Amino acid sequence: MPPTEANNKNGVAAPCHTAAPDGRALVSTVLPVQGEGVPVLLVGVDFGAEGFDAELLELGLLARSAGLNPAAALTCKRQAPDAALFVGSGKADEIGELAQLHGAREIIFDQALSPAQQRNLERRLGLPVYDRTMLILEIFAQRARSHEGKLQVELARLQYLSTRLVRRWTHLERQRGGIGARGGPGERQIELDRRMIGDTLRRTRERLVRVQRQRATQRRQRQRRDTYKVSLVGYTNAGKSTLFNALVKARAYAADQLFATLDTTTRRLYLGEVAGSVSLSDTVGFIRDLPHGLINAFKATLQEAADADLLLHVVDAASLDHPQQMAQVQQVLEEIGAAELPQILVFNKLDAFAPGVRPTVGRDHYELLGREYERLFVSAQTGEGLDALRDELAARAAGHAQRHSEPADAAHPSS
Ligand SMILES: Nc1nc2c(ncn2[C@@H]2O[C@H](COP(=O)(O)OP(=O)(O)OP(=O)(O)O)[C@@H](O)[C@H]2O)c(=O)[nH]1
Ligand SMILES: [Mg+2]
Repeated sequence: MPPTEANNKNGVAAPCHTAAPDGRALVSTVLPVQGEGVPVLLVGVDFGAEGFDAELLELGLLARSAGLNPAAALTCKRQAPDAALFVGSGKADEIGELAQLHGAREIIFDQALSPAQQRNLERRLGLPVYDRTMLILEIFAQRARSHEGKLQVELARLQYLSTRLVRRWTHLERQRGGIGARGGPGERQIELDRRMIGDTLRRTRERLVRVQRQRATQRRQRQRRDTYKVSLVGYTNAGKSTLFNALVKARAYAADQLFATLDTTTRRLYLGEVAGSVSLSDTVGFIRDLPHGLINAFKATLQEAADADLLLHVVDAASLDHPQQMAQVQQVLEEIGAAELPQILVFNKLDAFAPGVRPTVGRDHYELLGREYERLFVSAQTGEGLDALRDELAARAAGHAQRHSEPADAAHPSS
């Protein structure tokens, strides 16, 4: 991985050559120790997809966000995943040696492993092996605060677990040649596990629906129908909560972690006499390949974004990966039916731009996936550009208020 602006930020060093006890060279990237946490080895397999480096970098951030301590990263190239081990057997042994060398107690793969691959790797390496999906589920489980959030995470975990069991079950079926001898001890156990998970899943889903209904009622009561609603959306770590805090002078949790925010927070933002107050919501961040269970579970949270009159799409403009991140966000917005809402692109972290690439104007237009958007450059941290953003919000809110205060026949004034 070439040292770039972005991966320097995360402290990725150049490739490191170490010798195995028998003298063979082991190539990995040693990551500087940062803080506490269980030391882990990151593994990324490059199947030739674009943006591989950025993805591995993101895996490191995800691991840190889960409270782990990535000690080293290993990458390798393959045409296709190995059915049994995901990587070749030689590479698997190299992973084991590197884990030992760096004192890693867990291995984290960037790509999704099948239950069989995970089990085979664990058996071969004698260490717990996780993949990106499990890591994201773990972060969500650690972060969920509200009752609703916890239920959503529980639901996603159960859904994930149930697919694993189903697959493990089919796998066993196949192993026994698919002959109709049902009721072996393994199968009975799995059947029981499945039934138990199925029951818990149903109960959790019912509880979630109840909580969501209550919440929707509360929301309706809280918000007058004519309030102009603005939602902050954007890739995780883009700076949504920092911007939210800067605008409403609140103290939502903002941190250099992925998924620092899981629950939606809403505050009133006063924009002057003409525009009055608008409601501003801070929401959960987006990420590429969000586990499917989580997409469904978090749709309700994201749906609050779809309820808005205006989306502020916050972009970490200092990240080299921001074009891909914006496209990801846009894709999820489409999935929740919010892609057609008015949207302003807020290019954040202006203070972190290198002097040579700093924009010379405060605002312009930007084309994203065939649509043109208003773009404003800001730094939520230093406050630069926030007055212009407030003015823009005030103008839009005032326009909205005017449209809604006009009587129905205002379009045809009598004289
Ligand atoms: N340099 C710089 N850093 C910023 C700026 N805004 C936010 N950050 C940092 O970026 C990191 C992420 O900020 P958050 O506000 O938590 O980001 P978020 O979009 O709410 O992230 P999630 O809740 O995880 O989706 C934090 O370390 C912030 O201090 C900015 O304008 N400049
Ligand atoms: Mg946040």
